[in-house]
Amino acid sequence: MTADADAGLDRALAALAARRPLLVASDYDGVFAPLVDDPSAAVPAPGIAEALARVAAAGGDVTVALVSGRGVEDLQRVSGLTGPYRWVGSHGAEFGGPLTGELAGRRDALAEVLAPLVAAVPGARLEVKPVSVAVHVRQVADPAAAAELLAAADAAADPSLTKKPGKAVLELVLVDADKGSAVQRLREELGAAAVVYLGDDLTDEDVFRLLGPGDVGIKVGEGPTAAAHRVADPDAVVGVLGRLGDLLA
Ligand SMILES: O=P(O)(O)OC[C@H]1O[C@H](O[C@H]2O[C@H](CO)[C@@H](O)[C@H](O)[C@H]2O)[C@H](O)[C@@H](O)[C@@H]1O
Repeated sequence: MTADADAGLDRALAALAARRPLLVASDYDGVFAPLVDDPSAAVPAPGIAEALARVAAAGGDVTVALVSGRGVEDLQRVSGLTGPYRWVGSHGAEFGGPLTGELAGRRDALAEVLAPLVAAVPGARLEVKPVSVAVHVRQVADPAAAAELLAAADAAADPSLTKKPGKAVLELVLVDADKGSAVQRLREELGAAAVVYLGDDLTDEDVFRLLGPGDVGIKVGEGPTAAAHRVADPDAVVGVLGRLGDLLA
């Protein structure tokens, strides 16, 4: 972290770094990778891969986990990150390995309903994921058209679906999973004495709300949050991971 970084965050990280087992978990898009128009082009900011590897190298009782709304396969391919990490995808629905294909039929039927709505709005994009379909409006130039499309997608969704609004996206998920439950599950599985979590979006608030004293929640970017700390962007995240790596070394 730079000299002008949040002194409270530095103190919190120093206290957390002494505790074991330790879980270091993070969201991907907007945290490790700057947000870009094309989801398949969201690569980590320079320095993320090295800083993350150094944190993971601290030892067996320090676990690094990526907790993403993306499917795990997509996350691994797009990020290019490799290492002894736990991979949690699809907002927690993919926890211990790939999902079976049994929900694929329902997902594809949902994508078929949404496809014509998306095709009618220039710049809109449909993303079909393991157990969800996402309607992206980041490249829709007209804000009113973007809002109308998201409302139409919302209205077209079966009430049994879980709706996850995010940054310029509405995701319709076939299973009831959230990142908060996934991080709790990891915490219990590892017997973690403390958790640090970094996130930038609404879905990350499910994690921040469940953190306790001694844990460290770090919101990346602007917007309301339950996290106790905040940094500006993925470049600042490199600094946070670097500082944690120093403290753990
Ligand atoms: O939980 P995350 O790892 O943050 O994933 C959340 C969603 O990220 C992706 O969409 C977001 O990032 C895109 C690339 O920067 C951006 O174009 C889009 O506007 C953002 O919403 C991803 O495409 C989704 O599947 C994830 O759920």
